[in-house]
Amino acid sequence: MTQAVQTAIQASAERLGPPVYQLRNVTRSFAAGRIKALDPVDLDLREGSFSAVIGPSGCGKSTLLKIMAGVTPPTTGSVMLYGSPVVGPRTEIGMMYQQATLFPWLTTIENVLLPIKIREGAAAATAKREQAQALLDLVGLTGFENVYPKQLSGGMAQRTSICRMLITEPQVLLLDEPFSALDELVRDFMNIELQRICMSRNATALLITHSIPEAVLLSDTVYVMSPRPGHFVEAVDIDLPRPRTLDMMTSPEFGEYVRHIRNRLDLEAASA
Ligand SMILES: Nc1ncnc2c1ncn2[C@@H]1O[C@H](COP(=O)(O)OP(=O)(O)OP(=O)(O)O)[C@@H](O)[C@H]1O
Repeated sequence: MTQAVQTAIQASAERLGPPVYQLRNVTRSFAAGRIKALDPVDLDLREGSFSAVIGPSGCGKSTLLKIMAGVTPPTTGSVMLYGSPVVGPRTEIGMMYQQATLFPWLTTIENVLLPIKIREGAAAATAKREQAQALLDLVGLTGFENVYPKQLSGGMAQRTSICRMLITEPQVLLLDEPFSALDELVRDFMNIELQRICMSRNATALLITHSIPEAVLLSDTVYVMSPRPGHFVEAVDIDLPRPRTLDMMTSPEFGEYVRHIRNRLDLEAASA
């Protein structure tokens, strides 16, 4: 990592709240070391911050997220969450993937309540039913609580999986391209919803995305990754006011951030 990148990461870490995640020298290899997925990665996420990681396909973004979630161990380096090492899944973390993985034999609201049922039992899940209903109302699924996943559109299923993530009240959201399968209008709506939820809960979020505008719209900092083995080549602070609105996407400043990140990605691809 260059000195400039290190300074930028440090500066963005200092702007916001207390530390949530601290990654130091995190690497990951596969196939007995023959596939190097991640080069040393350092990352500090502060409370209430929204960050995005963007980079070419196969550069190690999902691997990084899985390491942070405690699903995959790093080959070297350390991952600290709220000051203690991540050695497995943690209750503070909510994760969301590209495809909504709802259980077909459970209704919408039962799918939302499933993590509570697993963790705390059926009575606790019943006690949270009103809260689950409120979350479904929030994402526009009023009236769909008792239907089965096959009766939901892709966007509705993804909204259900957001509710399922939020019902556990995670302080940290790790999001692996959660809206990439949705059409653009629904995706824009979901992104604005996501911002509102994060701001209202002071949640700390890290989003993996292939969309530069989406990264700029949502983030305080966008981390640009090199091709595999991935490492951060630039941390771009997005100095736009909050709450962000879709209208801002047409502003010259927004366009400038998008251009800058695109150029940086092109440069990395050309030198790979
Ligand atoms: N379990 C595994 N075994 C072997 N190689 C793996 C494994 N998981 C990931 N890889 C390799 O590590 C590299 C990084 O994969 P990863 O899924 O993290 O990339 P990504 O940036 O998320 O890609 P995309 O943007 O296409 O989703 C890839 O070359 C991939 O083939």
